[in-house]
Amino acid sequence: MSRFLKACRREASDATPIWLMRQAGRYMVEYRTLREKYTILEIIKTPELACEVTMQPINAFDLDAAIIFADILPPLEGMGLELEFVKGEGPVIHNPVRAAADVERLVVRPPQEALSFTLEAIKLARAELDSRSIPLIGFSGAPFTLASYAVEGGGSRNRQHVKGMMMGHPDAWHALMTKLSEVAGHYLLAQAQAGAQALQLFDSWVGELSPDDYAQYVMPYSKRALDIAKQAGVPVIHFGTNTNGMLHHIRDAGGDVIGVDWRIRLDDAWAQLGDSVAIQGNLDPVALFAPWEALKTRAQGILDQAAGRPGHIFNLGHGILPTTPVDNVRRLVDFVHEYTSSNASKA
Ligand SMILES: Cc1c2[nH]c(c1CCC(=O)O)Cc1[nH]c(c(CCC(=O)O)c1C)Cc1[nH]c(c(CCC(=O)O)c1C)Cc1[nH]c(c(C)c1CCC(=O)O)C2
Repeated sequence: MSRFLKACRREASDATPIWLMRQAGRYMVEYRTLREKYTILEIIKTPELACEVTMQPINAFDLDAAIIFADILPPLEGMGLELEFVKGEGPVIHNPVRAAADVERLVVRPPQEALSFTLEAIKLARAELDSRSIPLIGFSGAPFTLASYAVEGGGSRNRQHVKGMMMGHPDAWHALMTKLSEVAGHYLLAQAQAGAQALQLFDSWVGELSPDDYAQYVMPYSKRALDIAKQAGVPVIHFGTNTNGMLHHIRDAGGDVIGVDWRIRLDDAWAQLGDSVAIQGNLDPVALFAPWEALKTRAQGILDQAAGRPGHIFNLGHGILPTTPVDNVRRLVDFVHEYTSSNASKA
């Protein structure tokens, strides 16, 4: 079994596995070249192109897992929202969900119908990855992070609309979150059935909530999505940022591996989470812009916090940034393997 899948199961392996959130993307010239010809949605919806981009970082670096090239937002399009990636601005939803009637209009379609392109891309990527024994990760946005885009209509600083619905219109909120948890859960399950060997639920913006609001208004829906995904029998990573005050809730919602960011020490997070889960993280993505020696010291600091405890997957605490120097990515990946390989630790 691969290092990555062993770590998901908290089993020891020959070295600490590493992959990077958003590892396929604009910091790579191969990706930028393809983007001159196609929009991001065209790449996502053309299985051959999505497969090609999935492989770009795998061909360039010694990564321990691939993640299917897609985005968290196409499932919203499948529900009837009009999604556009606006240059220089990020994603925009032209018909955001603001009232109970908008929630009612949202349709829950089977992923095989609404998101077949990604399921097809997974099959193509698996065929290429199998010969190299590299596992493939499928993913979905978590209900709150999806709600955040659906209700705000895009990125947002204070999330006034989405929290406004949560706090002021509980009926609409629960109806919305019920639909989103079904979509996210079945999308994850379908990706595993198409061939993904692990799954990640991205709750990127959940740290904007108080722990009590998370427990009451969000956790049951993340749990529902994770329970559906669990039926696939593959390891599930549950990732959030800014989750320091609610790690026990994140763990209790579900997931075999908990992803944490750099705002907490890895060993503190793992102590809070306990022995029942593996951990993923947690280098600050900005550290990749530092001179190599400074980057190395930081990576080493994280690896030392996990030393002797199987079940650490090295990753960033959030997605890799667009202008990240590629040389530092290569050196980081190799360093994590060298520093933790069983031979090195015996020497
Ligand atoms: C919140 C979120 C989104 N998308 C995603 C999240 C959760 C992770 C996180 O918090 O970073 C997840 C995502 N998006 C993308 C992947 C691909 C797989 C991978 O290599 O990790 C993954 C896992 C491709 C993408 N998704 C996007 C790009 C860049 C688009 C481009 O090519 O112009 C890529 C490679 C666009 C996107 N997609 C999204 C935003 C806000 C943006 C615009 C800002 C940005 O460019 O980073 C929503």
